[in-house]
Amino acid sequence: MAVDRPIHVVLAGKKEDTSLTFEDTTRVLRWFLAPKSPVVDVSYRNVVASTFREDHHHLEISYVSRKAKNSPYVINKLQGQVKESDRDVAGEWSRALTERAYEGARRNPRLKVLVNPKSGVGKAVKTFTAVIEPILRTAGCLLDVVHTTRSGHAHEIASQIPLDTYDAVVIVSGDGLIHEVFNGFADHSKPRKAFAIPLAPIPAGSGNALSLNLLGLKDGFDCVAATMNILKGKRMNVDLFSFTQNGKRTISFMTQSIGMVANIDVGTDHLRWMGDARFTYGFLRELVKMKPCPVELSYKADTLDKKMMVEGLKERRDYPGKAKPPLQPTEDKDDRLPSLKYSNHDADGWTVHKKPLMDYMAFPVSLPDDGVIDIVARGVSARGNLLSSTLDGWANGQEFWNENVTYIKARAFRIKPLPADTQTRLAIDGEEFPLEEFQVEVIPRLGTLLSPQDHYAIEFKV
Ligand SMILES: Nc1ncnc2c1ncn2[C@@H]1O[C@H](COP(=O)(O)OP(=O)(O)OP(=O)(O)O)[C@@H](O)[C@H]1O
Repeated sequence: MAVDRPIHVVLAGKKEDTSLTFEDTTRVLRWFLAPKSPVVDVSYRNVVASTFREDHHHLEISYVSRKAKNSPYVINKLQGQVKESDRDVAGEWSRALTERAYEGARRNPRLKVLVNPKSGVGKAVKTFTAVIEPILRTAGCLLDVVHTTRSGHAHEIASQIPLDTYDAVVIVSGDGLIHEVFNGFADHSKPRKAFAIPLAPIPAGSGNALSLNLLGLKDGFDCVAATMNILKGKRMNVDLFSFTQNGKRTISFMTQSIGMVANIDVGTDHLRWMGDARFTYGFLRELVKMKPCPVELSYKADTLDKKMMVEGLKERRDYPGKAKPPLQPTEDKDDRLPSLKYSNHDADGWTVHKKPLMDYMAFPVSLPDDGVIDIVARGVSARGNLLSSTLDGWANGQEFWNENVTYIKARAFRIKPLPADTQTRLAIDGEEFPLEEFQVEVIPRLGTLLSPQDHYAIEFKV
């Protein structure tokens, strides 16, 4: 086919022509700028758009790339005049490149974009306008942009979002706005249909845990990488959590934490001007205090066997396509959320965690859709142990096997504060809640995210 052959273009500012080739085996577009200069390979995945203007014979290819191995992504343009001999196939060639670039992804998606001007250090609007919006517009996205004006605004928008209108909701903020949107979906007149709209985070907050989990440590704070996930990411169903306190149900998507972890997070909210550095400061402050966490944890265990957990994780890594199907829409005409399985008084099959806790955290990082909550309960330990285990212990697997750390996969858990301390905090998805008795259970695969792969990117070594 004509489009499979190289196409010759005189790039802007050059005299010699450059040949552009599809390398389908490695899935890259390849060219070199001068006869002796090194070849440039751009993965199809990193191509944003390709257009050929028939009237001016002008080809323009937008793509993202890194300047150096560890630098963030930036957008680039390759443009020039197509040589006369190739002009009759250039339009077809450009369309063929676009098809390769968007294989399996939806073209021209309709996006509801929520930008929080107050998130993080207050740069969300500027980042959106200067970096994200130009890429989305170049890619042909249809944008409906709202700047949130107050706390609760995103919740309100999500609770009334028209169905079958948007292909995704993009959140230019931190985890707080994602929490609001999921809870808005829960208050929608057709909640399950609302939850089927995928969310895509752009990391513009100070707590960007979801973005880190989707894009990994290298790209988790990179707004361009997150924008490419909007364009190329696939739908991924994820477990969500019902957090019930005083009879009120809240949806949690990421973490529920008490003790040191929560104090670091919500206890440094007044320091948001520091950006990420506030978490390091918070950690060091907690290390000085070293206070145990006065709560009783009980859980409905699925497994506590660390070896079995590792087996499950490996199976998923080895068979990446094994994602479970989405939660089926209910037969209910009113499309309700599933009702709670466990009451507050249910004691059958529940285990009480006996050891005193330093802190406690639940997070679904290992598998997004296994229908269980991952709980990490850290016992009280010496300050030195805590320092080394927390700083790099999770990255190298040491913390997982640490005997002082109980790792539980549970269907539900319950926390009862013990009368003692008033300083311990409770954080749900990074938002502060009163430290009063609560219970959490899993709602399997209710949420939908856009993701570059069908699992979270951050993997602990085990
Ligand atoms: N215009 C606004 N003015 C004030 N608050 C707002 C506005 N828009 C949204 N919010 C609130 O800002 C809060 C913080 O947003 P978000 O968590 O996304 O950013 P963040 O910088 O990561 O904050 P945090 O670290 O506390 O999670 C949200 O709970 C949201 O309700």
